Amino acid sequence: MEQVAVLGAGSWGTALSMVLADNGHAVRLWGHRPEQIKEINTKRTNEKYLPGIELPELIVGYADLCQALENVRTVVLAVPTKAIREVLGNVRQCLKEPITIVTVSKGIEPDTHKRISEIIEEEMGSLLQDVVVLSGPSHAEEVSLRHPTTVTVSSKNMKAAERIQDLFMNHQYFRVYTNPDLIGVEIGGALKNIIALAAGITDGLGYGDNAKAALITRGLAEIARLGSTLGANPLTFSGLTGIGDLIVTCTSVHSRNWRAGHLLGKGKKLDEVLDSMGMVVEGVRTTKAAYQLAKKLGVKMPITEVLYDVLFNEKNPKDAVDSLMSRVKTHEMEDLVNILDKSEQEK
Ligand SMILES: NC(=O)C1=CN([C@@H]2O[C@H](COP(=O)(O)OP(=O)(O)OC[C@H]3O[C@@H](n4cnc5c(N)ncnc54)[C@H](OP(=O)(O)O)[C@@H]3O)[C@@H](O)[C@H]2O)C=CC1
Ligand SMILES: O=C(CO)COP(=O)(O)O
Repeated sequence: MEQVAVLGAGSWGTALSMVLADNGHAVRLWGHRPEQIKEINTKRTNEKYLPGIELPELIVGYADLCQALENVRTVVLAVPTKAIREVLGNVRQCLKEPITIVTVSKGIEPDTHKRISEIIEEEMGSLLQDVVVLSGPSHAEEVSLRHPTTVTVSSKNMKAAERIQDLFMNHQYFRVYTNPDLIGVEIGGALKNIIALAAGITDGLGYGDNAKAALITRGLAEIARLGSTLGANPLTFSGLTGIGDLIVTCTSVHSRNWRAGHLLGKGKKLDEVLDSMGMVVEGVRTTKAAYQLAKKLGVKMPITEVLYDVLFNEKNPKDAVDSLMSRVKTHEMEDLVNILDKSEQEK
């Protein structure tokens, strides 16, 4: 059994700590709010993030980052993407030996367009042993109830990914797969939040299941288009970290991205929506990053583009849907057709 540090005492960090504790590992759950850490250690609850859930004894809360990291070789990083560089800057100050970081956050950084594993490599330098990504359709609320859940781990070093697969695998309720396509796994997990915001918007506007099915399938097409341009294996998007995570995030009331979109569809302004959530809505930041990246690479991402206008240019959500519907007609498999046309011409 291993001593593992989990950084970030929000919904996902706490739920994953429970999985590790159920597997017999001693978990040091670090959070930056001392009163919350006190609650974890004295009441065995984290009421703001997982109301009504009792935390196993093997989870111990830490308010001191260096203490939490002492003699630990595996660190789960579970803070919102915008906090990652700051937290890693502090982690570096505590370490003497390199560590393996398991990243569970979903996003791409605006302006640099870096994936989370790339940010971690950049920030940690020689203090990084390996970085492993854990992603998939997994709401913290359901994991904390020990409901059956499947996720995927990926890494440049698949031996490290397999070690993390073993660490988290729980044969009762948490099944962990491996996939060597690091880019595809990270891009699918990040970009599905954009589509979940859009699905919330169409639900908020009062549209039905047809609109949602359209968003999920056409959303998957544009995620795969950007992902494969970045070097991902297109097949990854038909797996847990692609269509799997799209389904769970676009159709569940647990999703903060769906909920934020729903409020936008009902006519609320972005600022008031984000203020009312009390938890991270990663899709907003990722929409900006994906929009910039698609423009830079010349990749067509119509849903991302109209969502960008809703979020950052005050486009009316109903007009956004109308503009998607009124685009020029095209072939459903246009990317495939273009590839086939090109190879015909080359013969
Ligand atoms: N929730 C879920 O079901 C899943 C979430 N994820 C991903 O996991 C990541 C974390 O999400 P989640 O746990 O849900 O988010 P939450 O909003 O539930 O929690 C975020 C936690 O991070 C803390 N935090 C924020 N900024 C800092 C900082 N600068 N330093 C230290 N701690 C900080 C927050 O503290 P405070 O309380 O002070 O705000 C809070 O404890 C996201 O990228 C998300 O996409 C992935 C899969 C499932
Ligand atoms: O990533 C998630 C489920 O797989 C959680 O989604 P939200 O951040 O939208 O709640």
